[in-house]
Amino acid sequence: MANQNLIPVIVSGAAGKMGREVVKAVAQAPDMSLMGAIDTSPEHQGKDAGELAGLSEPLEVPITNQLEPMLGYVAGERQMQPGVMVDFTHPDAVYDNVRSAIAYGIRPVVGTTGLSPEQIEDLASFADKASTGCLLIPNFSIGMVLLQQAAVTASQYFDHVEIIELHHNQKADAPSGTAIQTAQMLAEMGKTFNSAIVKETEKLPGARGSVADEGIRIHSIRLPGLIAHQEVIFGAPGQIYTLRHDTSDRSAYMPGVLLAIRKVLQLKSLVYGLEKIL
Ligand SMILES: NC(=O)C1=CN([C@@H]2O[C@H](COP(=O)(O)OP(=O)(O)OC[C@H]3O[C@@H](n4cnc5c(N)ncnc54)[C@H](OP(=O)(O)O)[C@@H]3O)[C@@H](O)[C@H]2O)C=CC1
Ligand SMILES: O=C(O)C1=N[C@H](C(=O)O)C[C@H](O)C1
Repeated sequence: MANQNLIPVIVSGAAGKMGREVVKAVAQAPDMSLMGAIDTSPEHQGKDAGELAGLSEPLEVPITNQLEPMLGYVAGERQMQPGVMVDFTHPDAVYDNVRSAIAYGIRPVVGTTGLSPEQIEDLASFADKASTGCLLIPNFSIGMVLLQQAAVTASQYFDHVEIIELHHNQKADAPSGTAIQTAQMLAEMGKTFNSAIVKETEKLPGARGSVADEGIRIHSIRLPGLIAHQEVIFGAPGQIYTLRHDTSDRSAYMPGVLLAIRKVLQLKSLVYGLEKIL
């Protein structure tokens, strides 16, 4: 029987690396109920989401690729709190998934990166019109929020900065959503970084990385053996200041994901970044 104190949660991308962690975290959260586990991968259809996530007992929630019927089912569940969809899928899929969720009044909590600025703007206006909360969080780890805060502070004193992000080689998008967000935060300080003092020639295209807002350079490394890592390196005559964050296990993201599921219910529009809900 439905429990009106529980938050009904749909996990989209439930068979993926992040989706499995989220299934486990939601199943163990006392105030949440896993209602649906969506994934398009053919080999996982019909499998129990809990068993796939490594839980000892089945959750009796099968993996299915039927997002819209699931959104409709949860939207119609009047005995519970409003529903939340957590999305960890693919840059090509996330925009449509979020539009669909908002159309059903289901609040999206989005970890998937790779949305374009235009897509984010469009989703913000769609959420606004529907008065529906939506959270876009490029990085759910508290350590990254602290790194970004330290980087913003340092950027007041340093005029030269480059970002290196390092990820596993199954990652679809580059640069990472976190690196883009970090560069945006530094760019908002209102100055131009990295004024060139010589004319540079790239003998191999891309050797100097990509140039984000206000001259900030981002370099992307992809290797098996990595999970998710980022360095922000500031330079000035005679000194280097390096900030680094390393993720060694995807469980690092789960406190942030659970917080976002709870917080999104209090919102009426789209909010971007974990730091805004801490
Ligand atoms: N915000 C954050 O803190 C973090 C964000 N991420 C981001 O999350 C996303 C997922 O990462 P990760 O778990 O490593 O990726 P995975 O490839 O391991 O998992 C994604 C899963 O989603 C499935 N999928 C693809 N399209 C759809 C769709 N339309 N509907 C439902 N399921 C779909 C995939 O199936 P198939 O394999 O068959 O395509 C796969 O099973 C990435 O964008 C990544 O950058 C990752 C870590 C932390
Ligand atoms: O793909 C990943 O793994 C990650 N993606 C996010 C990003 O693009 O910033 C967050 C974290 O870096 C892990």
